[in-house]
Amino acid sequence: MKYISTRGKAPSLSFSDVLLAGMAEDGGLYVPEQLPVFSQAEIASWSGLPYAELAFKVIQPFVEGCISDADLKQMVDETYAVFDHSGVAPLVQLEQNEWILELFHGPTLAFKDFALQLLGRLMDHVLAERGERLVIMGATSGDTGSAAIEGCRHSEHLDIFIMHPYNRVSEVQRRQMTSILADNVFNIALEGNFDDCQEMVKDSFADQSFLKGMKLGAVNSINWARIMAQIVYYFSASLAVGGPHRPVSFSVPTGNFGDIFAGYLAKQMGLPIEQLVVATNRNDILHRVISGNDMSKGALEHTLSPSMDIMVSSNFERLLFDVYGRDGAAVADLMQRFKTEAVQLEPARWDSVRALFDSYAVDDATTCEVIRQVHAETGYLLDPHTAIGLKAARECWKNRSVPMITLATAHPVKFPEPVVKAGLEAPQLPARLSDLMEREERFSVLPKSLAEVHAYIASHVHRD
Ligand SMILES: Cc1ncc(COP(=O)(O)O)c(C=O)c1O
Ligand SMILES: N[C@@H](CCOP(=O)(O)O)C(=O)O
Repeated sequence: MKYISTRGKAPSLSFSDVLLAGMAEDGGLYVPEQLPVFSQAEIASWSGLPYAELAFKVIQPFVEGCISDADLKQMVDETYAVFDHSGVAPLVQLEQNEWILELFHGPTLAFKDFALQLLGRLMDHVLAERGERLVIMGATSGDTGSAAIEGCRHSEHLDIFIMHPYNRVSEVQRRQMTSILADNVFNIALEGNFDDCQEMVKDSFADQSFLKGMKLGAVNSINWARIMAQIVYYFSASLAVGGPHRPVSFSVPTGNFGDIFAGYLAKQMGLPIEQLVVATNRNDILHRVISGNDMSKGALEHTLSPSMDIMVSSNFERLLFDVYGRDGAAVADLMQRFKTEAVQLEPARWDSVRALFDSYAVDDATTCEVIRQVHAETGYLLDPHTAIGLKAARECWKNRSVPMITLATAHPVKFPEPVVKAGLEAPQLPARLSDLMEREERFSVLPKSLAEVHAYIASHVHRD
């Protein structure tokens, strides 16, 4: 399979090259030239497969020609064997036709593990084959960072530099990252917000001279492999509630638009999905663009769902590429203008977007109220991001005979503040993290300066 850039000017690449390249050299994001489409009969035949086997079926067409079936099988088996739940991505029923898809049973307790524990293995495999090293730069609002560090910390082929916004992630999230003291792991607390971190990563791809000949790679969802691995759980959830014979709907707490974009792709690949609901916190640009064609940034606010404190949602560009008929020049123009001004989509393109997605924005007080109410009614404890997803699901759900599945993107233990604000007791850390609060931490606080971040990386990176 070949991959092309959303801005139309970079060369098309193989899966392995896209995996290591991270971003396209024209500033765009890679997408498959053509998506694999599965028949209903084929999807139905996967019913009852263990998660790792299903992952193999869904991922194999994307990596064909680059990763052998035997290697892929081994990597997916190893990836999902470290999850704490035998079902890997279990469903919990709250009400009739209302489900929670628990995506937090991986090593770092957030949905990011589904892709990042595989991504680390895939990168290591390709780098070992090629005898190359890679320098990873990542931006995190708290969850990508720890999952990426966990996925890469044992690699002999890469150094990983993760930037988080200083004092804007939860203490559990920060400690999950900064207490990993491996030689190839570097944590930077940036004096800025998540968008600043993400912009620095993207700008670094445009000019890699600070690395003096070494190559830069990505662990954020700008890397296609992230999205690819996240498609799988849409299939597993659908099959678990009677799909593909029965359509299902999904509500997805959204920030960088990666997770919901994976759901959109699952639909394009043949999975019957009735509704895709985009759920945001007060940083609601995605809700504003879907509901009112208002793609304007506004100030980024710190909320009780910090992982979604994102205004520049990287993967929306991948969607725009499709709704603009895969016209790279039009997308490049739109994204260029969006850097400095509020933009509107052409009316017909906006119609396509709102035909594909419903959306809803939730504030902090409502988030806490949903956590409190659901716990009182069912005994189930939601994390704040999931609470936003559930609230949006309930507001946007059009046909109650179609199951609505809300993605539970993180374990509530990562975010005690909203749980306590909801009048509940903060949950206990699970056994594998029970000593987290006593562990030694290591991180560097840096100003919001690309030159200083580059100088830090250049002076810490391991060269051959
Ligand atoms: C817990 C949690 N929920 C939801 C999201 C949003 O996911 P996405 O960025 O893929 O939209 C993130 C991170 O972005 C997250 O960490
Ligand atoms: N919420 C994320 C932000 C980065 O998103 P990504 O999916 O592009 O890696 C985080 O927790 O870091």
